[in-house]
Amino acid sequence: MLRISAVSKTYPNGVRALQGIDLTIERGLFGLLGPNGAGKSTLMRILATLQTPDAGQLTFDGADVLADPRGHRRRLGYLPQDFGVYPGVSASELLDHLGVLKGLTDRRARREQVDALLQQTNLYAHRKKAVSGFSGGMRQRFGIAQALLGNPRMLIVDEPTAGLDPEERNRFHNLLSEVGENVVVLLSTHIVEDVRQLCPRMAILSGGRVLREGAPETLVAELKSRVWRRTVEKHEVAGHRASLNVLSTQLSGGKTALRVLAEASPGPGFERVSPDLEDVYFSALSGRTAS
Ligand SMILES: Nc1ncnc2c1ncn2[C@@H]1O[C@H](COP(=O)(O)OP(=O)(O)OP(=O)(O)O)[C@@H](O)[C@H]1O
Repeated sequence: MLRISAVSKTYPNGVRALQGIDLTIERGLFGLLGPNGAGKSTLMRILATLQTPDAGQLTFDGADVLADPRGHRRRLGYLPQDFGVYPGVSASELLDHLGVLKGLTDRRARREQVDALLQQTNLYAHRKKAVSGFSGGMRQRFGIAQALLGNPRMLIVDEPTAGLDPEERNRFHNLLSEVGENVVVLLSTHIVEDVRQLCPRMAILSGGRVLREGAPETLVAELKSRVWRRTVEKHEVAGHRASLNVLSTQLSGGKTALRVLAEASPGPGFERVSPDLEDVYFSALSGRTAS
């Protein structure tokens, strides 16, 4: 279990990227959802011991992460947002090399693990090809393979599905959820759908703070009976925005579908709809949370 207590980070330019983060994260997939600039990458880098917080504590399975970052790194796999690879080096060679860097000194055991990871990530048939020539989806799966070297107990993946086509994304999701059966997986993303499909637990982060936390279905249930929908002409949107808690707007056949948060019907033409995780996300971001 990962416990994050009162973690804060201010950059030298004065940006308060994290302001007192408290989270407890168990085995399985945990989704960290937030817009660009929310502080997700800062938190991921702190958890990967690549940055230190100004204040706060981190423990993983009872061990103090900040007091023993090297020990933590041995238990950790990390797929950063920008994952660079050496040009021209094959998947199998690169994974072997990264295994050496990870401290897997026994050559035979390392080879076995490299092969097993290439199988698990469906890259075995491509093991002799250069990773630099891989498609986006293959590269991300390779990223998971390298993150799993050394059998980590915690995996951090930072915005892994950005830029993947639907099929690659689906394949990547299946891989992540398989991995999540055994280890703590922290998935940082701004894609609500990723969290909805994969994560039994989640938190919404914005402005360096946790706005909401819990099981997606519980957070959705909190908005029950309070989300309303109406299709309006485009020129009417601004007026509705000024008078109602508009969660989101979506174009539909040239018109605009509004989703509004309200205790009772906001007016004629509105129908009550089932809330979804996007409603939770937008209501959290706009500060119009349940209560
Ligand atoms: N090295 C840095 N120096 C100064 N400010 C930084 C630095 N890194 C991040 N920031 C700022 O800290 C805030 C949080 O950034 P962070 O990258 O953690 O957010 P994020 O949620 O991961 O967003 P993104 O999805 O865009 O990466 C932003 O305002 C960002 O501009």
